Amino acid sequence: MIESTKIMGIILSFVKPYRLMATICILGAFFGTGVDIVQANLLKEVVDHAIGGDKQGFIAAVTAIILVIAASCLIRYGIKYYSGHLGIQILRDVRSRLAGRLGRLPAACLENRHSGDIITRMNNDVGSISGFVDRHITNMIYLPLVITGVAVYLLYFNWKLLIVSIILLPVSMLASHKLGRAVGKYATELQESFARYSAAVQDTTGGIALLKSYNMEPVMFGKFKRITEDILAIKLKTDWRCMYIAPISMVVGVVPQMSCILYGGYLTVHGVLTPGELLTFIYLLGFLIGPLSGIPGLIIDFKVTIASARRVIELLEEPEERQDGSVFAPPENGDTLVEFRNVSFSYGEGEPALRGLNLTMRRNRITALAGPSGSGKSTVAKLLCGQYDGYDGDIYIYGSELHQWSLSEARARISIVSQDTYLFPCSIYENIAYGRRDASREEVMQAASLAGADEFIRDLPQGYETAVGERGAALSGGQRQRIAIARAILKDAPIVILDEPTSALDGQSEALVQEALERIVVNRTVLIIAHRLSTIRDADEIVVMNNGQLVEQGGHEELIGTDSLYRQLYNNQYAYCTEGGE
Ligand SMILES: Nc1ncnc2c1ncn2[C@@H]1O[C@H](COP(=O)(O)OP(=O)(O)OP(=O)(O)O)[C@@H](O)[C@H]1O
Repeated sequence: MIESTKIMGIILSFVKPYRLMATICILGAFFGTGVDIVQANLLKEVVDHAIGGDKQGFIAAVTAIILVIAASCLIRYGIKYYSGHLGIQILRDVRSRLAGRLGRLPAACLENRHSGDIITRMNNDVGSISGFVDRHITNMIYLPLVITGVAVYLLYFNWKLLIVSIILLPVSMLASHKLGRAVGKYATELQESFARYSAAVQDTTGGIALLKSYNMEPVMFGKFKRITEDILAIKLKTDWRCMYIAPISMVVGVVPQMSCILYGGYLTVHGVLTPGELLTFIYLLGFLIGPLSGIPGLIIDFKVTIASARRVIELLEEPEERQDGSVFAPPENGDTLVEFRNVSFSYGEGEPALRGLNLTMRRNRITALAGPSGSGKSTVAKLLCGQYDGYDGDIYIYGSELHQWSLSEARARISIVSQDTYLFPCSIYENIAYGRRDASREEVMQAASLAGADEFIRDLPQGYETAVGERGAALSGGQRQRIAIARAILKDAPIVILDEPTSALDGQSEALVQEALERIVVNRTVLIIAHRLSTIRDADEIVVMNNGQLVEQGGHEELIGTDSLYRQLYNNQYAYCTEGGE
């Protein structure tokens, strides 16, 4: 777990770029404290001149006090103005650092977290820090200075009266600290429950059709109920502790005033203090007690914020994807563009997904990967795209090992069209244009045309400006795939990975998408991940994988003519199709 001091250090590192603003706030707080003390002393003058019947002295003291109050207002306004700005700038920086970091996290890191958790961290947790900064950034600078300044002055003024006045403070502070610790723990649990809640909302909205078809609504409702019950229980535990804040604040606020009046009155009667001095003392004690009585609440708020900041910082501290590396040109001689040499890889503690895999992709040829489910086909594509780093062996692109490549440059040379196409919730035009940011409108339309998508797009009421909805929900599966193919055509990368984009489509859509795919593979080096073997009969080379290893290799006719795993898989699928599977 990240230490609270480290968290504070990180929060302060966000303040560093705004040193000037922070210095103005601190200086303002410093002068503000001085002005408050001067004001209290003038009050003493006013009272003592009034009691002594010194009219001129009285008027001078009142005039001075009005000027000092004006100066105090001005200083407070300045502190609030600059600290408010400081808070907003810090928030903006935390948010943009998080957003930037999200884009640079390895896919593996995001795959292992529910998106609901990330959304909660970016919304609720950043919001919680923002609330704290809004409410307390001025106080964090101003209050410690006021408390110290006034306490030192009162000690000098009459140390006995000060000690009698604040004798109970340490007890209530200790109680607040203990309460704050418990509340901080519950704050983490609460944010985690909110993350589970967001995840459940996402699962429900994303999988609503599936939930309905399996009559799973009651199960989902039960899950929501459990999470909301958890939230309620944690809230109750937190509130139960927060209830003690009011009496503690009262002890901190009222008892010192009473003690001061009683003991101060005694000292005044015995001539140790003048009435003006007692009034000044009581007035200044207010500056000490006011902030102190807010401290129990501040401690609780601080603990809650630290819990949120810890979750935000956890995300900020996730190791980024590497940004180094070079770009390499395709080899002039030889026709091997991609090569896996003795590559082994495990996702985690479990069994390896690849075991010493050797694979060669030749220039402008189609290589197909076949094999039983779970044999490691998609893992090959993920490693080639640099989604995972910790593999053994070597992956060469254009003759240079992937670790030497700049990841973004390597990815720029690879287009991928997969079964579960992701479309962004924007227009069709924008979705295709993601393929190449500098593409002209004509190029976007030409890509759509080559992908066999232009016709259906023009038939839509808003044509290319049609919004596709979340994950392309407003389009059919075949339409989504053709937009994804248009995007890949526009990217015009020399290496193309097709993670069998037709496997989830019906016959008619499949024919249209297949036609589009035939255009994308021309003059490109292609890797097809085959789930249905009928689609790879024409591949130049078929690599059969089993249990993460290459077990067979050759053309379709060659493999089908021997007693191979390929023939077994092919026959199984063929039997399934002819016996009524399709
Ligand atoms: N993100 C992941 N985390 C942990 N294990 C994974 C992950 N992705 C895949 N695996 C495991 O790695 C192995 C290979 O999976 P992979 O997806 O590469 O197989 P595949 O041949 O493409 O399967 P299919 O044909 O069913 O898509 C499987 O045992 C799978 O459970």
